Amino acid sequence: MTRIKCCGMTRIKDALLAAQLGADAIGVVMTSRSKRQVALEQAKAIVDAMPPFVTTVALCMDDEADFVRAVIETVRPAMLQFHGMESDEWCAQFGQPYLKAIAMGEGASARAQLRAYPRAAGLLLDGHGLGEAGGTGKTFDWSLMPKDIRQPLILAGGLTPSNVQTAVRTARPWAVDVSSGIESAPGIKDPAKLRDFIAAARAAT
Ligand SMILES: O=C(O)c1ccccc1NCC(=O)[C@H](O)[C@H](O)COP(=O)(O)O
Repeated sequence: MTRIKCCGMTRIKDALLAAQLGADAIGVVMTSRSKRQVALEQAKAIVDAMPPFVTTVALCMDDEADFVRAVIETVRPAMLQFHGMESDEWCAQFGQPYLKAIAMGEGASARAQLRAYPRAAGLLLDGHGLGEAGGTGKTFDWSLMPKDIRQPLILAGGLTPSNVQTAVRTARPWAVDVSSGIESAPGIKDPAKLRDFIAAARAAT
């Protein structure tokens, strides 16, 4: 069964719908590099609204350590996710479980990066290029999904209700992550797309 993370939540009602439809995890984007950035108190409200067994993830990207500490203290997410050029040691300093995004897009040195985060709880392989923000809607060649990495791999980048089943069949990920593919505008989730995405990802074999 493919697990599902719905990212870029800015509204409680969208995150609650994702949870009701069966999402395993939701993400809130904390970094100012994002058009989906939520303030600390709004992120806390979204995280606090989640029922048990839905994993809450807070995303940062090359942010100051003090900012990440403020996210941990105020938002209290179950996990962190780092999207920038942070090292394994830097990500691990907070003593929290974390996911590391790996840029699989053009120009990205993905093979080396995949082995550079031994302390990450999972690796999120995304379609954007090295140094670029996430949430771009860009896919990558799913046949490049590695088979020899010990950590759970999360497939991200340009997934939609229409392509998620092919993506799962090709890449065989631990989980899928979606943001723009379930939106009507940045940070505004579309209920029909959300429903269709979760149903399609659940049915993928
Ligand atoms: O979503 C953002 O705006 C964002 C900005 C900066 C760093 C990370 C960001 N999002 C990360 C995610 O986890 C997205 O869900 C992932 O990149 C997939 O996005 P999409 O291609 O839109 O499905």
